[in-house]
Amino acid sequence: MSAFTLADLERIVAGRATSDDPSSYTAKLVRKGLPKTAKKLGEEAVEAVIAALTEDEAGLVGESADLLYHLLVVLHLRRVPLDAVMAELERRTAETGLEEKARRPAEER
Ligand SMILES: N=c1c2ncn([C@@H]3O[C@H](COP(=O)(O)OP(=O)(O)OP(=O)(O)O)[C@@H](O)[C@H]3O)c2ncn1[C@@H]1O[C@H](COP(=O)(O)O)[C@@H](O)[C@H]1O
Repeated sequence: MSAFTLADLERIVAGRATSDDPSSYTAKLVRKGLPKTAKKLGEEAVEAVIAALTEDEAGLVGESADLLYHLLVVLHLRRVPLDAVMAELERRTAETGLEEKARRPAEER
C-alpha cells in the first residue's frame, strides 16, 4: 500500500500554487483562476467516467489521479481544507456505524 496520501499532495499543491517555477503545472493552473480550474476538474471527471467504462485498470488509475489532483487544486483555490472533506466523510460514516469495523483488522471482524 502506498504511504503517499492526499494530505501530502494537498501540502505540495499549496506550496507549488505560488511558485514561479515555469515547470509547475499547479502554478500555471492557479494563475488561470477558479472558473478555468473548475472547468478543468469537470473535464477530468468526464475523462474518469469514460475510463471507467472503456479503459483498463491502468487507464482508470491515471484518470482517477488526474481527477483527485484537480479537485485538490479547486479546494485550494476555494480555501477549503481537505480535512473538511475528510471530516464530512467521517461524519457520514459515523452515522452508519461502520467506522469501527473499517479500522479493525479484517481477521477481527
Ligand atoms: N498530480 C499531479 C497531476 N495530475 C495531473 N497533472 C497535470 O494535469 C494535466 C492534465 O492533462 P491534460 O492532458 O488533461 O491537460 P493539458 O493539455 O496538459 O493541460 P491543459 O492546458 O488542458 O490544462 C497534465 O499536464 C498533468 O501533468 C498533474 N500535475 C501535477 N501533479 C502533482 O502536483 C505536484 C506539483 O506539480 P507541479 O506544480 O507541476 O510542480 C507534484 O506532486 C505533481 O506530481
